[in-house]
Amino acid sequence: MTLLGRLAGLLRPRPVDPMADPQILSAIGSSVRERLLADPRAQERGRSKADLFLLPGFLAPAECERLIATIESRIQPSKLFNERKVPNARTSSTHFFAQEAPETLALGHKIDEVTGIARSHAETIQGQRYRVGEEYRHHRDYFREERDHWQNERRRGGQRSWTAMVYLNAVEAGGETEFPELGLTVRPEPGLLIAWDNMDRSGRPNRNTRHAALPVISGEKYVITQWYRQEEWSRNYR
Ligand SMILES: O=C(O)CCC(=O)C(=O)O
Ligand SMILES: [Fe+2]
Repeated sequence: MTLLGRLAGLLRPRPVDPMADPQILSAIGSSVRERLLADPRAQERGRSKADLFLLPGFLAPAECERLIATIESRIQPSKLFNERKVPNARTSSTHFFAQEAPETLALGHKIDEVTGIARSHAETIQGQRYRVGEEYRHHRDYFREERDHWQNERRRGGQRSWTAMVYLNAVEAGGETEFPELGLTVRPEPGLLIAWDNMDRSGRPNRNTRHAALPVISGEKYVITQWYRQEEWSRNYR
């Protein structure tokens, strides 16, 4: 797009895209928040700037070990939606869990019990491995409607609402997840779940959810990530 075209686009009020509908996203946000507030395991850490919770001991150590073995069984360099714009933003490796495998279904079900969101809204669960020096630089998990990839993602379930992530091991040094706007740095520990709403209370992208996986300094780091969509997720474009 030309610079002038882009400027004109910025000045024109953007119609609400039904695949990023603030009303629906706000309703998802509050139902998950209510559920977490009622969960005795959940600790609120968003400081009124975001809805973010920690659930220590969500997975048992043995479950974490099993998931690490699965991640190791088939792993490839991580890819980003906008790889050409930010080369090397993410330098980890990724495992895509086999969706119909009993282990994956059990894990998905367990995460859904925390969020209360239907499995049909969940993307494929991913496992990430970071080795020494590997990281995922500051970013936000939601999609920006002005980016090219939105035209694909809006046809695969639309905007991302909540992110749930589980740390599978302790890292000798480094590898924390940092949320600068929330003054929060989370140190990986086996079985710790973190969940946050990428939208604000009005159902619009919450800039305060900016976060990074800091570089691993010593050891390795394994996490699983689960993103939920506003609508039902589909691997193929609709
Ligand atoms: O690994 C982490 O600590 C964060 C990962 C992350 O931000 C992501 O996968 O979107
Ligand atoms: Fe992220």
